[in-house]
Amino acid sequence: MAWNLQCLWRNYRLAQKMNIPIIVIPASGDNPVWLLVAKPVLAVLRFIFGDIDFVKYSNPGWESKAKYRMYEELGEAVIHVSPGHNWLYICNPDAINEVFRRHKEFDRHPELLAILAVFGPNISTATGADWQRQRKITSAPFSDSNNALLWDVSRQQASELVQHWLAASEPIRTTDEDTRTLSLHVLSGAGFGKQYSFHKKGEKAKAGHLYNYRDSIALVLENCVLILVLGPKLLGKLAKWRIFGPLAKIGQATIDFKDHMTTMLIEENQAIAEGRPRAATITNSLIRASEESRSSSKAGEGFKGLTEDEIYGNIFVYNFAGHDTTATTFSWALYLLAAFPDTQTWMAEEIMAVVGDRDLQSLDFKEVYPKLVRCLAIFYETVRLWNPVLGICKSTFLDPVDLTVGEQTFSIPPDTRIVLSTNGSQTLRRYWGDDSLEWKPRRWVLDSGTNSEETGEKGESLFVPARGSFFAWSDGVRTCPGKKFSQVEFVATMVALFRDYKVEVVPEKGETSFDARERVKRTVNDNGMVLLLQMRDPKSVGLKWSAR
Ligand code: HEM
Repeated sequence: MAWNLQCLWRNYRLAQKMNIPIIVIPASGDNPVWLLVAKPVLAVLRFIFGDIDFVKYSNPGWESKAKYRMYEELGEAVIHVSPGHNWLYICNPDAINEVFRRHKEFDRHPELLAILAVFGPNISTATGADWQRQRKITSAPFSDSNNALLWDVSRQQASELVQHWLAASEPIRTTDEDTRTLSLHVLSGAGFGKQYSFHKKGEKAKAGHLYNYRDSIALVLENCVLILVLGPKLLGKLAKWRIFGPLAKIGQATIDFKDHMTTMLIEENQAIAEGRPRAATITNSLIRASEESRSSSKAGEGFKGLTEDEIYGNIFVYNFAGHDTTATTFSWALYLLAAFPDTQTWMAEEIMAVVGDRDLQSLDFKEVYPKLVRCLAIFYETVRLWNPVLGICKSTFLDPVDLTVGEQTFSIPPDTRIVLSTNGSQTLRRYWGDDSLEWKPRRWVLDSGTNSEETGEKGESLFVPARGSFFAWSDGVRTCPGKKFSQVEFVATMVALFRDYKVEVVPEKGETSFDARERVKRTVNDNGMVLLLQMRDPKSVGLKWSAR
């Protein structure tokens, strides 16, 4: 206790020197013990003191509720002082650009995501030259040439999903789970060369395994927090003991997942040795690119490929980073579209104009994708207001670093965590207007006022916001390598769902349709932090799909 107070005082003194608004909080946001006990402790503190800053800004996930408010009230740079670290929150687009630009001075601190190294070091846990090497190799598969396959897999998965929903006799309360299945299958199919139908009829588990690739990665991702905390080694040991019930199953899934990765590695290495061409999946590309960089690097040049552990680590982290982010954003978007039927119709009009009655299977990705501006606007507007990643974390390291925010320049002490606030910047009223907190996808669409003479399609394009006022996929060198992947997946899904079908909210007993839609708006705004931001109670909303 005395030690904590001493650290708090030391951090407070450091923050004071920066001469910017200070908020004292009881624990650092990256303290795992705090994450476990925050809820009950804050309930007691709130009961005693009310919703004072000390309580309000300690609540994990507070950013998504506060949006621009803390910054408009106090200023566009605010420091949160805790006994662990000091956290400098920035919500000034120019300063944010500066931080992205000076990426050597402001990098992600390896401590922040070290926990993600469960299956091996990877792009998320690396910094400096190590990160550069991994980034170069792992982002290669995200080229445009793979997007046609991605488009097709997404369309196929979404078509199966909507048939599943149409067949339901009860209101659908599993939208969040179903979008997770969709996102998992798209990632497995387009990214890892493993195709599954929505109804999970995949290959049987191989001898000696309990789970096939799909089921093992699904269990690993669903139980990520546990695996990250306990580690796959300990869980793997529990797998032998049935008395550990679900823990034993999760342990077995981690063993099976690692085995599947090893099999992929062996198969790909064999194909390379025999000169056989293979599909450009993420895994295959990782292994090939790694092999090529390794063999082409000259003596004394340093290692250019990926180690075996880094291959495992990256297969896991690309699954991790690409799964929940996409799945949760998709479910927010679907609930919102159900609550805003006019926006749904607006998007469906575009899909009809671009796709018409054509068979969805025969669509040419390159021809249709760039024209589906409204579909993409729905995605942008959803991640503007609901981003599963709460902010972009950077850090200073051994030296103090100067930064200018607005009119003020200050020196940031060493080892200070810096959060570039997506929630704040993406709702700042001077950039986004007085309706910045409202979900209005139309704000993203610019109308040239002309319709194409040839096709009659509308001449619409996507609004490009001021740099630093929108960075839902981050920006600068560490920008999300899966940005286009998620966008293509989203647009293909919208086409397959909304060309022929529509979704509505099912009112509960005694509720009007209007009340039901208002309830959905409250549900999408009631979010909490697990590893990422997600809705607390999506199952309270029933949806119904029918023909358009
Ligand atoms: C709605 C969809 C998505 C959103 C909003 C999103 C957002 C982000 C953000 C904000 C970051 C930076 C995190 C940070 O610096 O702390 C990031 C990084 C990353 N994302 Fe995404 N992402 C999405 C989908 C995907 C997909 C589909 C993949 C892969 C298939 C992916 C792979 C990654 C990876 C590997 C990183 C780490 C990059 C690095 O450190 O260099 N993401 N993403």
